[in-house]
Amino acid sequence: MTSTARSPRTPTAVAATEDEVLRVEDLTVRLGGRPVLHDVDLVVRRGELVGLAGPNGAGKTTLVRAVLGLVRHVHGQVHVPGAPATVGYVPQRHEFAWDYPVSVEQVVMSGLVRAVGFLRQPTVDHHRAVREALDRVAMSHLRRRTVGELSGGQRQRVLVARALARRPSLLLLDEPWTGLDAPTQELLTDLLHHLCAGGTAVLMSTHDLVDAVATCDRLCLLNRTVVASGRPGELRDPATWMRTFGVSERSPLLVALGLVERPAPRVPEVAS
Ligand SMILES: Nc1ncnc2c1ncn2[C@@H]1O[C@H](COP(=O)(O)OP(=O)(O)OP(=O)(O)O)[C@@H](O)[C@H]1O
Repeated sequence: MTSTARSPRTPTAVAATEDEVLRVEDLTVRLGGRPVLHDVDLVVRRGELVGLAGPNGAGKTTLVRAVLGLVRHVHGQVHVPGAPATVGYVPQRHEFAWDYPVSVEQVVMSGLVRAVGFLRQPTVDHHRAVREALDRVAMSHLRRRTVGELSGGQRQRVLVARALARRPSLLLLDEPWTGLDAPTQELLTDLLHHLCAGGTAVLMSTHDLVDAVATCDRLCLLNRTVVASGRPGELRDPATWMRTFGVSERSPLLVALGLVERPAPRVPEVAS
C-alpha cells in the first residue's frame, strides 16, 4: 500500500528497496486544525526492531496510525508493501474493550477477521495460526479464559498474539511495555527479538527509554518531527535527548541513559 497526499511540494519518488517494509517520506499530519507531525521520514527494514521515542504529545501514536492508514495526511507518503494483510497492530491496552464476554482464543481469532471473511467459519489454517500465536506468547493454557479475567500483562500478551496470528511482516506496537512487570517485559522483548531474527520488522512506540536503548536496533527520536535517529550507540549526545524531550542537563533521564554524571543535589537556599 502506498498512500500519497496531495502536496504543495514536488512529491518525492518512493524507491523502496526489497528489504524495506515501511517507508515514510515527508509526512505531515494536521489534526483538529493543528499541525501534529511535519516532514517525518522513517524507513524500517526486514528484521529490524525500531523504537519510536518522544515526549507526551510528540505524535508517536499519530505516526503509528498514519502507517496503518487511519489518519489522513496533508502531504508526504507512507509506503507499506502488501498492506494491510502484511501488518499486525498492537494497540495500547486501554484502547481495547476488555469487558466483552469473549475468550482469549476468540480475541486472537478476531485478528484474522478479514482473512476469514464476513460470516464465514475459520478454516483449519486459521485455527492453527491462532494456536501458534498463543504458543508464542505462552498463553495457550489460558485460551478458554474470558479476557476480562486476565491481568494487565496477560492482556498485553493476548493483543500481541492477535497481531501475530496474521503472520505479519511489519508489527506495530503502541507502548507495549507500559505497566508490565520485568518478567513479562522480558518475555515480550525475547519474542520481538525472535520475530526479528525470523525477518519480521517491528516498530514500537515507548516511554521506557532505558529499555529501548538496551533492546532496539535503532531509535527514532520524535517530537512532531524526527529530531534524530540511529543505533542507540550513535545517539550519545545529551543535547539530542534534551532537544527531543525538552529536559535540562540535570534530567534524571540523561543520568539513567548514562549520558551525564548524576548531578549533586541542589541545596535550597534558606532565607536568613
Ligand atoms: N483526533 C485528534 N484531534 C486533534 N488533535 C489530536 C487528535 N489526536 C491526537 N491529537 C493531538 O496530536 C498530538 C500528538 O498526539 P499523539 O497521541 O500522537 O502523541 P503521543 O506521542 O502518542 O503522546 P503520548 O506519549 O502522550 O501517548 C497531541 O497534541 C494530541 O493532542
